[in-house]
Amino acid sequence: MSDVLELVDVSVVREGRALVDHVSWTVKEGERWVVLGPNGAGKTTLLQIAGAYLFPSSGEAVVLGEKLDQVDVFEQRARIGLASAAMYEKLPVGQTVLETVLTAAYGQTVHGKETYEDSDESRALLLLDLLGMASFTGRKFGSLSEGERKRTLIARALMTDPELLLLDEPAAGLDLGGREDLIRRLAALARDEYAPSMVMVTHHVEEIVPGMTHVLMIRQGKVLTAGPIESTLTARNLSHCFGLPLTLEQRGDRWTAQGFPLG
Ligand SMILES: Nc1ncnc2c1ncn2[C@@H]1O[C@H](COP(=O)(O)OP(=O)(O)OP(=O)(O)O)[C@@H](O)[C@H]1O
Repeated sequence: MSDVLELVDVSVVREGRALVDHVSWTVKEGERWVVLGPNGAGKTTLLQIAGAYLFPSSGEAVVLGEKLDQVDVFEQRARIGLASAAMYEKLPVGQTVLETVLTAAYGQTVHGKETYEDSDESRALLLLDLLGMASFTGRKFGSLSEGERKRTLIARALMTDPELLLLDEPAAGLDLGGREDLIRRLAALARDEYAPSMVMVTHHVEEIVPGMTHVLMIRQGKVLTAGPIESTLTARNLSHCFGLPLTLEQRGDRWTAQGFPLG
């Protein structure tokens, strides 16, 4: 298995503070990682490096076999699908859902003069269907609910058939039904043998998609632990990561965590 992502002693320093602090982490082809950590831990910063949107201040970052400081980042980004709140802010609200997904085929955010191939449109429609958005293709992107928007962004991230899919809090802000629907769809994707390697950032173990293989826990920019989910996702590690005593329960392929009752 080749490495999809290799970070060696990577730090990101801003205003004298390490947002990511000497992180070493390897994601191999076919692995599906969950990144867990409290607010401000550095999860999004880590994902921005993986997506070739941010250079480390020190250390070495190799994404899809290319050193980040020696590669055309635009070509590199076309090989990576990223669904994040930051991506949402770049997309015009007046475009249709179909256009929003289609523009990703050419690395654009705005539907311009370019003509799209029929095969691009078929793929966009297929992905929207996969994410449960088939009946929304003509709707304005800006009129979507949060859950519909998230599903559109994931369809968009998959448009270029990426080798690496990065999901930054895909279930944040969704209601219970929306969360469960999204998890079901992502679990189907994770089971697909042709699916890309995945990294998913979340705050909640309840959002871990069945089929995820590994977990990385980060706190104050430092990796606390990283490894196979079955041995790494423990109450002890989770308590350490979030800084309070937690119980953790696994039921089938889903997880729940709770603080200890008071008194
Ligand atoms: N450009 C910047 N300059 C200074 N500090 C920054 C900058 N960007 C992010 N930070 C800080 O870096 C820390 C890590 O941010 P990051 O967004 O990576 O955390 P996170 O784990 O994704 O947090 P959350 O769960 O709240 O989304 C935060 O304390 C944030 O305020």
